[in-house]
Amino acid sequence: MSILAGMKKIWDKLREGYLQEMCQELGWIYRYARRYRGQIALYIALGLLAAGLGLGGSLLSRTLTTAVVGAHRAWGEVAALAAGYVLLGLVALGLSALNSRISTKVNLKIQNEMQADVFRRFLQADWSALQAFHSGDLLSRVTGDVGTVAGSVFGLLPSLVIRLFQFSACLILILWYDPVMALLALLSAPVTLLFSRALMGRMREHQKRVRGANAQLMAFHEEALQNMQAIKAFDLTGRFTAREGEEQACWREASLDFNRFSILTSSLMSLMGQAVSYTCLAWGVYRLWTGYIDLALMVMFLQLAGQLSAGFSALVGLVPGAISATVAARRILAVLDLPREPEVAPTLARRVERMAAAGRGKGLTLRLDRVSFRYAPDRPVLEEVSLLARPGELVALAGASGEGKTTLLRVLLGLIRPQGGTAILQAPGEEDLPVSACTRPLFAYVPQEKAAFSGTIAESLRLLRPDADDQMLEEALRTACAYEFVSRLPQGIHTPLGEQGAGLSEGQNQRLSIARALLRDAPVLLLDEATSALDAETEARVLRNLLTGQGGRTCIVTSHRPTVFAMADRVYQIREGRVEEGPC
Ligand SMILES: Nc1ncnc2c1ncn2[C@@H]1O[C@H](COP(=O)(O)OP(=O)(O)OP(=O)(O)O)[C@@H](O)[C@H]1O
Repeated sequence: MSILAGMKKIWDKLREGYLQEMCQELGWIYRYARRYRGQIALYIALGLLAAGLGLGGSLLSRTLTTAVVGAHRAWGEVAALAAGYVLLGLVALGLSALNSRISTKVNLKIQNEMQADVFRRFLQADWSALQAFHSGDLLSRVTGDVGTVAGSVFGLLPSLVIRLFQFSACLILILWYDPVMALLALLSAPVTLLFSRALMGRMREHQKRVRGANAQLMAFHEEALQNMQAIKAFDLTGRFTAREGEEQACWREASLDFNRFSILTSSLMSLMGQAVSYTCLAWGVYRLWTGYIDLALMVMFLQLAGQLSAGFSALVGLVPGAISATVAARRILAVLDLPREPEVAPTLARRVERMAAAGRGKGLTLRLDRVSFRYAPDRPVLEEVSLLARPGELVALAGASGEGKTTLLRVLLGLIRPQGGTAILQAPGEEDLPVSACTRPLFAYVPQEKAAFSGTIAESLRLLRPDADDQMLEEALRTACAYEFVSRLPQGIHTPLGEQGAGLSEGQNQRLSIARALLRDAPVLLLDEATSALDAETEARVLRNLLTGQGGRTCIVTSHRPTVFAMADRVYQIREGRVEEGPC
């Protein structure tokens, strides 16, 4: 076997498993850095220059020592050399400051770009796939992990180039003056390589654990802040304080385990660096003692040995950074690899537009034929469900809690894909259009849970129709029976709302959500228990307005209230996955 083939085999072996993963992750990180190759090249060039100045300083130290201890001492020359020595140090300092500025600027840009890509992918990801993640965990990925990865762009490859140059240039200089000393300095390399593979694997596991525990802590905090009212109402302050302590202990333990491991490995590596440095020093002293080198060369060796050891430590120090960045990159990639919702093909977009035009002011026919859906293979939720909603009709979905009403609306919105059956939209003169994520523009939806965004009432309403004028907002508010209370607010539609609609009652928030949905002017309106917080009289008024107000539409509502069923053209009762038409 040739040497090349042997080396390739060793390389392939090294790249197996997590090293292969790390290569992929590093490749992904550097795809972001490519755009900034100019700045990165400048950073490397300045870094190399600073390292070169450091070496120049070592050479100068020899000349300076000779000038001081030599036979013909010239103070003028000594002062000039000393000034040159100080100047080199100052220039190196300036270069390092410049590099810090360049790397911070580029890091921030890369962080923004990465964050925007990850956030965009959250928005484009398949809804069911995204459900597997806690929102706190997603938050930790888009903030903490992205920050770590972006910060590593300069900390890895460019630093590796600079440190390798510093280390090898130092070694070459020593080799030039004393090959034995260079050989001694290299003694640690095979031991380091041998150790590094095993250590890196364990370090990666530690990093995964720390990041996982951190994400869990963030998820806990996020959930607690979202539910502050319930925590206080149920007097759970003590319980939540204790749970926070448990989560923190988990994170602290993972961090301390990692820290112990890091200290152990870095001490081992530093010990190796020190051993190299002392061996070189001992060798130098021996050479000085035996008269092979003079004091000036010894001073230079001391400087070079110091730089060599610093270079070695810096090279070794890149490993934890690389592991931390690649583990964070893996966590981000897990989100980026989530299945995406299908893109809307231009022909389909045109069909949806035509369907929207056909249904405007009238509504569309919605026909479900033997639709089946299950979240988990062994738990059917909808079984061969068939239903019909015609333009201008109010269709009610009834059923006990947990029977599948919201699930049915998710099918209509294309958030989940049924495993069987068909759901189609129809309009006279238009080809039947199967319901999917692409047909969402044909629906306006008011969810069961609060979906309020902070900003003023007007801003919140205009989310679905940015070009709506105040008159249109007023009309939508009147239809949703919200105008009365909004007009009584001191700032009217310009009243700012707090987080999750704070400042308004549950029923007021529901009416604002309905008004917002109306502004979308979609032919089909889906209300998921959207009037549950209203009194029966206001609920009836809202529903009547929806049916008789300007812009006819198809309305599908889920409810538990007989008053709603009494107003509906048709009621479908969901029971044990099956749907029956008729009175409840
Ligand atoms: N994201 C999900 N993943 C897995 N199972 C789910 C999910 N959402 C709902 N389910 C399950 O599907 C079933 C139907 O839930 P769904 O929310 O559709 O009921 P519902 O009739 O709207 O209930 P309610 O009247 O209480 O709002 C329930 O058994 C529920 O546990």
